[in-house]
Amino acid sequence: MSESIPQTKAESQTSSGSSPTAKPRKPGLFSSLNTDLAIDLGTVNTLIHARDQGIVLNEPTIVALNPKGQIVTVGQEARLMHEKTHKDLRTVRPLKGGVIADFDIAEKMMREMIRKVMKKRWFSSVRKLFVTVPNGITDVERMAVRDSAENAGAKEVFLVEETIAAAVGIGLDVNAPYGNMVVDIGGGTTEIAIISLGGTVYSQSVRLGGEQMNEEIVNHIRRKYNLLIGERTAEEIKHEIGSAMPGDDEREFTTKGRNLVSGVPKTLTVTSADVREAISETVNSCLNAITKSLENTPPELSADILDRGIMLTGGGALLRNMDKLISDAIDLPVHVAEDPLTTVVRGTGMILEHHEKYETVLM
Ligand SMILES: Nc1ncnc2c1ncn2[C@@H]1O[C@H](COP(=O)(O)OP(=O)(O)OP(=O)(O)O)[C@@H](O)[C@H]1O
Repeated sequence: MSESIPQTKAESQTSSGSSPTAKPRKPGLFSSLNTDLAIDLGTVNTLIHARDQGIVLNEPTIVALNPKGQIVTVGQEARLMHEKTHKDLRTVRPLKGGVIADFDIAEKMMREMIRKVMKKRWFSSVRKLFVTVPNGITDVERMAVRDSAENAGAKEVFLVEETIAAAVGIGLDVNAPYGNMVVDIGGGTTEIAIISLGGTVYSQSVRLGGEQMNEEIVNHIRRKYNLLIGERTAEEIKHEIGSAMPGDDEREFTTKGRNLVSGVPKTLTVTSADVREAISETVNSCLNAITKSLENTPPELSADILDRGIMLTGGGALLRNMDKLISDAIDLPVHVAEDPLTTVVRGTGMILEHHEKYETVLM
């Protein structure tokens, strides 16, 4: 077993195919007609990889609609409007907990994002569309994703489990006869999988992630300081000063909100300890899910995981000291993937580019 574990924070990137640092290749003569796309349709972020070009779109999963339900804009522009709209404009996030919550809007959003990519690149149609889905998805939810993708204009749709895509994106050999454990902490779900021989041996999916942490921060600041802040502010606080456990880098953040007693705008300074207290429930739930997955791992694969450690990815992997918290709790090495926000789309892109090699991992 000589395969090393590539693409952790500490190691340089070694994989072939599409990498986040690789420059997109120029479209060839015939790529101006059809193309194949891979889409990581996440609760918070949607990323698209185009064949031979790498990542061509990376935008928040959100839509702004007019009163007739027509799309005004999608992605970053819609995100800037969120929580600041008037009666003739509303923003909607069509995914919740990793799955499509509003079928119609998700489809419109996907169509608009694909259109953006196609227009910029002179593609005329999508031949194959590879879409990632969470492990814990039900048959009905799976059909909803497939239908949305077909209605968004794809001729052929392939579904890929998020954790398998993440493993490929990290550079793990998913077809090898040893166990790899991947933990993907996203915006709406935390996905854990033990992968061996091109398949998922055990998986667990909890519908908790970064979005839940944001909500917990809003609630905590309201309860403790009588200050009402918005979801975007809570997310900014989490990114700037959040951590899963105390470390050398304790920080403070001065925020603004509405005082619930006086009703007027106020400023408040919150600390990393405040954020830890707020998000502890979600962090502990993720930790419990990891422990449970280890308890359910067949012994031979447990031995592999002991040697190789756990790969942590998804935006939640960027929460400071999250890797250390997990590693201390389970006494195993935890490696944070290189650029954890793009591992899933990079992996799906590699599955698209080398379809035959990854035939068995498609759902
Ligand atoms: N530096 C950071 N610290 C803490 N959390 C972060 C950081 N950067 C991003 N995140 C969080 O990561 C989450 C988004 O991660 P990601 O893009 O992997 O999720 P997603 O794919 O959209 O969701 P899902 O896979 O659950 O459908 C957001 O909740 C965001 O707040």
